[in-house]
Amino acid sequence: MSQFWAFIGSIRWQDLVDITFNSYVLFRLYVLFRNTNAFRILAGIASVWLVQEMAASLGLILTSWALQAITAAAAIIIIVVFRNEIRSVLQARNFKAFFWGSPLRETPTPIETIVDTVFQMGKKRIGALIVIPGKEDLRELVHGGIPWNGTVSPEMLMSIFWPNNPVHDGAIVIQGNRVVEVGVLLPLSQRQDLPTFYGTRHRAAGGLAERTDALVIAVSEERGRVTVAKDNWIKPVLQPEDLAHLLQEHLNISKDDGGDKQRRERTRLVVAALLSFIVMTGIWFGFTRSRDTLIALSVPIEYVNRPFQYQILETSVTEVHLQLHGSSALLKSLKPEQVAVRVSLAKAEEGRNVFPITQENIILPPGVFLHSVNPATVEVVLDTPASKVVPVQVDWTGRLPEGLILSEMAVEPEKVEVMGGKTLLENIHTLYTAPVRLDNLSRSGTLSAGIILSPSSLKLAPGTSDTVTIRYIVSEEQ
Ligand SMILES: Nc1ncnc2c1ncn2[C@@H]1O[C@H](COP(=O)(O)OP(=O)(O)OP(=O)(O)O)[C@@H](O)[C@H]1O
Repeated sequence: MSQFWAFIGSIRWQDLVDITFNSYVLFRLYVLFRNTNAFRILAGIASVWLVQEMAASLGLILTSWALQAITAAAAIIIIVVFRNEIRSVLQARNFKAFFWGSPLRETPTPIETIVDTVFQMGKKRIGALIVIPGKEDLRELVHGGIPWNGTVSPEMLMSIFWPNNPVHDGAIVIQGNRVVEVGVLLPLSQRQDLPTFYGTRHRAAGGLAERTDALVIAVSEERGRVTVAKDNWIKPVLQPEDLAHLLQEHLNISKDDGGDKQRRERTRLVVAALLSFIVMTGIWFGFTRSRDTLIALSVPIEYVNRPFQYQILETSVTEVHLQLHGSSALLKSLKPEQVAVRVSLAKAEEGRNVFPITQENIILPPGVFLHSVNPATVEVVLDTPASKVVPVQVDWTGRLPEGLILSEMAVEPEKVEVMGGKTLLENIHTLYTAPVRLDNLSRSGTLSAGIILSPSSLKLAPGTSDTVTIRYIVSEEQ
């Protein structure tokens, strides 16, 4: 029991925010994508992934390997195959509907109004073409539409298709209870078997229905007949009830739905919200509470807040070795750039400074903890930048061949300007060249040798060559 309370006590407020936020995101994705094919396939992929994890934990090498490959390929396939569906879900909503909109509040298409008006238009010989989209995006197939944002009403529909109205040509698109576009051009059907009395209006209805899951109603101006096109069929509809039935089927509504549907819908959403919470809590546990693991990592030390008048002359180490612990799932996904060791030089003084490296200097992602750090301190030598002109001396080694002496020697340039920390430069009086062997010299001549800068924090002034020319005269011993 005490273990349970200890566990409850170890949950931080950040963890609760984490789980709640991600559960909400998952729930919103469900709300946006449910009823689409993409969602069904996604649910399928999630199940395959779950089985794959189980297979892996049971040690079924071949099964888990094959399922892993299927999951990876399926993720790409879903994006490519359902790109239109995904795009229409994402584009058809404004910011609020995306994050907040309740599907219970989505206004249904007023079937009765549409049916009555369409048959009235038929009687009055007003030609019309009405598109009621399904789940697919129509954008790539329809063109030239004018955005419209009117609530569907008999008057609105009648006036759009009124022969003298500038937008009466073309089709309208009804989404929910709104006319969203007018004057839309639809692709024409290329079928040869359509009755000859079908003109372009009916061919346009059939053309869009063939290519998408939309339902299209055409009202003939000449005959006053109402025709419906859906999938690969196009047929006249004589009775308003038949049209109402076709629309209900298309919009997935059953006649006696009403309040019952709302209730079912609400239950479905509550279950989805609960499931999202359970799934996210499960994933959170998997991530944060799986086997505690220890890893070692070498991380370079970053020095921050250096007082501008100082430069770093020397540091005892450039990186520290960290041992970190946390859940194996978290450590597996840990990237080196998520870990940093920072030492602040804000309070450092000129000369040698020793800084302890503690928890406060080490930046770790949430859920990863410090076990140990080595070394536990770092020494930093700071100095003020300065420059000094010093002579260069040749570092002769070995001996001249028997009977020869070095009678004259000159170094060019004789002096160079060297830059470095002020205190360091106080102890530098001469710079030496790299060793030059005497054994090889038998006659007078010139040679060049590099200047040795030690310690390495010393630098030559800009424009100064890092080699000198040595002129020497070798003569015989008298
Ligand atoms: N590709 C199209 N997309 C949308 N609307 C179209 C398209 N082609 C024609 N129309 C509409 O159909 C009207 C012309 O209908 P047309 O008489 O050619 O066809 P119909 O099938 O014989 O119809 P009706 O029986 O009403 O005469 C155009 O004025 C226009 O409003």
